[in-house]
Amino acid sequence: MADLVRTVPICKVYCAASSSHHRCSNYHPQKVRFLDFGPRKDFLNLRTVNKWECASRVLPETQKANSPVEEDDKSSVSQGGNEETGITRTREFHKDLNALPRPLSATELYYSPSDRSKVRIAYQGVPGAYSEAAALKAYPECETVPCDQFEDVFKAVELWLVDKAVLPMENSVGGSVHRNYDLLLFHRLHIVGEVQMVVNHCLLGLPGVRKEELKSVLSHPQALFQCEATLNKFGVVKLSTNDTAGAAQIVAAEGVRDTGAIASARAGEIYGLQVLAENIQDNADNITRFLILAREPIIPGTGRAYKTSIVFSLEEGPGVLFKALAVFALRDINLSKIESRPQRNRPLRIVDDSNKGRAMYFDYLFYLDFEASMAEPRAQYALGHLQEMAKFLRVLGSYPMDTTL
Ligand SMILES: O=C(O)C(=O)C[C@]1(C(=O)O)C=C[C@@H](O)C=C1
Repeated sequence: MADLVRTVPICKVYCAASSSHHRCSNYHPQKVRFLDFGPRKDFLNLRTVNKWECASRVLPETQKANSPVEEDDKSSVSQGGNEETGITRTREFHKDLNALPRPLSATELYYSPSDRSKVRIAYQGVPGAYSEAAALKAYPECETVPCDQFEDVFKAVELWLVDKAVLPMENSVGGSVHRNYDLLLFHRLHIVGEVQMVVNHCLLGLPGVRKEELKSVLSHPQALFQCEATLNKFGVVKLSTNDTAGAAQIVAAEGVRDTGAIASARAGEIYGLQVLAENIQDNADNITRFLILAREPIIPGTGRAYKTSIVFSLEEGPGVLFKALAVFALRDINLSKIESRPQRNRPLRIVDDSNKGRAMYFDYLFYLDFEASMAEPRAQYALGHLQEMAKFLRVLGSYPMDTTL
């Protein structure tokens, strides 16, 4: 059974008519075209995945039936170019990929871990993704565990397969990653840290390719958005993928000479791509903020700068948000972020007033970050005060601020 070979499902690449949307999940279906590059056979061999998931692991029957792929079948390697180096490099790359960890998907999260000597941190994407770099910034000695989807990252922690998760929450150009705000509420994990990181994007291509030859560029929607002006100058078609490193992986695996990827220099190294241009983001200061999540909260202190993140909802009425925010202003507590998200379980509030007609409002959840530790009395009083007017209030975590930028 250990020899079982598994196929990653057909790789779908989204062709976005507009790159102003931030995440795949935010894409309007009509604006998205699916391109099919054929089956990916990159992270294939179960023997080569992380130590802990291997030994007794057996794929469910349904998965086996759906994935009858032989290890040596290289027919999926598209020979899109001519006899140039790209193709050879792509084949070498296939060999190397077997040595990389394969992303976990939801159905595979139920296998139990064994040997655990290091802090294990789950992230969405494949090796070389910025989220992996963020995990390594926070925990340089950690073992990083790639996951298919954001939801899988949460589940990996909840199921004790990993110790922590790292998730991108917002970018200085692209704004908030709404999906992760929603998932913070649906799952019961605690924020235990934050990581701010300058994201320097590289344009990557097959070895020997010149950037003038590129007709299209693959990347994560956020990365495409962050490089929009530069890409418009190049006049390339923008195609979106699940993560930046995944884009590099596809370009290398498919061997398409006229398609580039936007990803980190490290992703270029991992997948054997050449850096055609560096720092191609439109704003030099392109910063992404990540959060670290764990099953248990940390006990906050006061010896350094702390942030606390909360989520709350309010009754309808004039000035309610103003009053809610005043509880912090009154205590001289600085707010660093506010985000509102619709309440999915009760999206509309209907006010029936025969004189004024029937008004309908969206009902919102407010996510707020403030600069104080829950160990400080002023933060405790502020939350006590907020609780008096909030319909719902939850502390998502009180954690040290990343002041390293
Ligand atoms: O695709 C990656 O490499 C990621 O880690 C995701 C992500 C994001 O979701 O914002 C992280 C940082 C960059 O802003 C671009 C993409």
